[in-house]
Amino acid sequence: MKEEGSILIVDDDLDILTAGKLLLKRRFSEVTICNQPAQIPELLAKQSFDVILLDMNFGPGESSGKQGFYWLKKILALKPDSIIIMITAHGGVDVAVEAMKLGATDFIAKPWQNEKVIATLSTAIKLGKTRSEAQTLKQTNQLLVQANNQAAQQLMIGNSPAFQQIRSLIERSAPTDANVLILGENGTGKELVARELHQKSLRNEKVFMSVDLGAISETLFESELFGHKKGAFTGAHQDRIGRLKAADGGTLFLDEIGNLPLHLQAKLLTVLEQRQVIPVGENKAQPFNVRVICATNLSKEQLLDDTLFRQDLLFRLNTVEIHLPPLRERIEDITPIAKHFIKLYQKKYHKPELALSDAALTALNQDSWPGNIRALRHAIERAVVLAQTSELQVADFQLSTSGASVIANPVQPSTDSSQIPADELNLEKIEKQTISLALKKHRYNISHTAKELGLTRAALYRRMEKHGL
Ligand SMILES: Nc1ncnc2c1ncn2[C@@H]1O[C@H](COP(=O)(O)OP(=O)(O)OP(=O)(O)O)[C@@H](O)[C@H]1O
Repeated sequence: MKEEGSILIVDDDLDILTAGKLLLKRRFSEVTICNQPAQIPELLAKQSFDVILLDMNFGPGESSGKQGFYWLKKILALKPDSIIIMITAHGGVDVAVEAMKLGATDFIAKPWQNEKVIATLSTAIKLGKTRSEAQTLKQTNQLLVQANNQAAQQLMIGNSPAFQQIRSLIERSAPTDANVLILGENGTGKELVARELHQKSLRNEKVFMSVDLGAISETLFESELFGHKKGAFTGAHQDRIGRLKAADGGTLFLDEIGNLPLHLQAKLLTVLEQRQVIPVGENKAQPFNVRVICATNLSKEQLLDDTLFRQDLLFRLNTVEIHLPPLRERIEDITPIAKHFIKLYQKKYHKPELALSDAALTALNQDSWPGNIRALRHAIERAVVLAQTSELQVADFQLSTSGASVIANPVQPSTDSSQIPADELNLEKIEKQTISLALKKHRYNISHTAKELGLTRAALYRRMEKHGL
């Protein structure tokens, strides 16, 4: 069967062209011949060739290779990705080497051996296909990164003095490559701020790679972050690129950095200092270039406790620190955020124009929002979905009126099953109650709550969304 591939042979010797065409036609799907190099530009404009076989010398007595060099450069200027194989006279190896320095892929010496020509062309066609696949993958990757960055882009709402300061910090630090540490309770918008920093940075065409350190098991930490080689451990069925390397050129967002055990903090510090990773099972280091943004819900006091967090790592990460205050400390932001989400969900659920009653607005402003903006968002979504009139009322929101006391005195849930009322055996309700109690117990710390409930953070978020918590 013929191999798929279009070949152009350029030579002034008609015998060579005829012999070449006869030989190659039997093995490759398309062969074009040309004895006038001046026709090359026209041919290239009409058709694309997988491989071009180009003679070094045109005209009787020519042996300097000058014309070959001229046409080699010309073809590469017209089609930079061309795969060109030079045809050289016997003993013209020096000239051929020179041609390869200028961009030729390989050379064939005359008189040629048929099998060798076919093997060389076959390899060259494969090389061309791999190159164009790599090019397509690169372009697809770029488009995906852009699409992903755009899809994840959300409006950052807020006008309180505290939030204005945050915006100003973002504006000033985003275009620099400085490492940023974002501190704040769960749901205060740490990831949103990290994405905003990326969007406003010089790396915004590249990937924003988020790694939830609260969700990566200790055993998988190195393989996830640094990558691994096939066979490095049971289950490593193929080479895998680590997230640090995958984020090359872009931004690496390390979420829940405070959950990383001390010995893994040491490993992370080493790779961030050296700016290179050694994949598991590999012995060669791979350099990477990322801007690091971290987030944690630990307080500054906790971070300064060296039994919890390595101080040398902290200093590497907190060139700029952004503190996101809890929503209860920037009450001015509640109304604009609530109105923003009402509009957003009204559209999403095809609801008619919805307003907030004065009483509902007051209640939203008075709630302590222990789950912060995420909880406000869920409360609004639920209210919009269930709305029966054009004005949302207090009852439409499931507000934790005891929110303030929850923060001061976290509820200690009992594991005693007798706490569940005997008439309350609806699994859905029990699940909601349990999650709600666990959230309160852990002061809305998602990682700790998820751990206690035996769920992943993502699974907990899904359930919180389902129950409007
Ligand atoms: N300023 C804001 N304007 C509008 N929406 C916001 C704002 N801040 C946060 N949100 C929304 O609140 C939700 C939680 O935000 P985000 O995930 O960034 O919080 P987080 O602090 O990273 O949470 P966690 O600590 O649980 O990971 C998201 O849906 C986000 O869009």
